[in-house]
Order: sequence, then structure tokens, then C-alpha cells
Amino acid sequence: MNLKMTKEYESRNPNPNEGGKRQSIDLGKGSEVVLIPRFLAFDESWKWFDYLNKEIPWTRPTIRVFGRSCVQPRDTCYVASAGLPELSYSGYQPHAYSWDEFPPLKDILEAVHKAFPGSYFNSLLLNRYKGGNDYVGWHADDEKLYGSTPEIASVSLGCDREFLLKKKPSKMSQDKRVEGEPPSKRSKKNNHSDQHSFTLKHGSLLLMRGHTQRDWVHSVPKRAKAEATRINLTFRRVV
Ligand SMILES: O=C(O)CCC(=O)C(=O)O
Ligand SMILES: [Fe+2]
Repeated sequence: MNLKMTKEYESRNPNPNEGGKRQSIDLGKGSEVVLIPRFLAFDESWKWFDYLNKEIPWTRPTIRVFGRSCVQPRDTCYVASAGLPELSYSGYQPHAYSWDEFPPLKDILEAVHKAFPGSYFNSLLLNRYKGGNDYVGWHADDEKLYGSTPEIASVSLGCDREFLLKKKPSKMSQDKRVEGEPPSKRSKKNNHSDQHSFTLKHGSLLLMRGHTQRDWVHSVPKRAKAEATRINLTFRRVV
């Protein structure tokens, strides 16, 4: 893997919990991921976990994937500011709960806004993976209501899970290939890798921005060894 990592220091990073370390991964062509491994303090993160595990009205809806009905392989819940267009994905339209029903979520949202000055998130999709059999398959969060360059901030609590990013097959790079040039030369045009893997730990934050949803897909695959529960909060902006 060829990661371009940059460290930004606390002066540019107003969240005192972060320990000042973030990694910015340039995926190429205007796609970027930022990882803050210690975004929330460890003990505080367990308090959020216990609260959310108990208080969130988790559901496991039936969704449609490739024309087939199936039970979504994880629990979910949706929270959004009033007056936004309704979210719909895989033939499922979740009920939008209000932030006021779960006040601690507003504190996490505030910490996310502080970590990324200028960002503005007004909706939240929560996921709960009850063990290694729960997962999210390859997808991009490219619904129209998130606009052309969605910014998604993803906070993880509980069990570590692997998060994978894979480049979508690109028409452009096929079109641009030079006639007669051997494939070995074609694929070495830049030093950006087409796959990345991150372990999302308890209290971490991963931000995807730029063209990441247009050019990449992501997933949290099944993992036999991940026995414990993981809760994930994906903050998004409906435009
Ligand atoms: O659980 C995660 O880390 C990712 C969840 C996700 O991709 C989504 O909710 O769209
Ligand atoms: Fe996603």
C-alpha cells in the first residue's frame, strides 16, 4: 500500500481529545480520507456505546438488493434535522428521529464539527454490528440528496472492525490507455493504490470527502473473530 500520510498538529485541530494526530490519505483525483484514531477518549467512548446500545430504537429492516428482498445484515437507525428531504436507500425509507430525542448525539456531532471547521452535518445513519456475521457490503453513499461531493464522518465505538475501500472500475483510465502499450506500463501511471484497509478502533473517526463516493466503494466485511458489538455513526449532510 502506498499511503501518503500527513500529520496535522493541535494548533490546526481544536478537539482536545484527539491527541493531535490525524492521517490524511490522498486517494488521488480529488478523493481523500482522513483518519483520527483517537478522536474520542477511551472511557467516554464506552459511555456513548452503552447509552446508544440501550437507548437507540434499533431496527433490522428488509431491503432490496439486486431485485431481491433480504434482511439488512446489521441494525440501523436514522436521525435527521427537521425539514430535510427524506432518505431512501435500497428500497427502504427509514423514519427520521430528531436529535432532541437522543441528546448525547448532539455532543458527538459538536465534537465532529469542531474537528472539521467549516463542515456541517445535519443527518446521521447509525449502524450496529452485533458480531462478526453482521456487515455492510460494497457500496458508495452517493444518493442524490448528499450532493456531488458528499462529506461523511464516521465514528466507531466498541469492537474493532476492518473498513475497506476499493476503487470503482474507471472508464476514463481504460479510454486513456495508450495503444500498443503493455498492461504492466499502463497500470503504473500513478502511485495511488486501488485498495485501502483501515482498522476502525473504539473512539476513532474516519472522514471521506471530495470524490470518494463517486470513484470508490467501501465495505465492512464479515469477520469470524469479531465477536463483540460495534456501533458506528455516519454523519452526513443532506443538501
Ligand atoms: O460501519 C461503517 O464503518 C460503515 C458504514 C457505512 O458505510 C454506511 O453506513 O454507509
Ligand atoms: Fe457507507
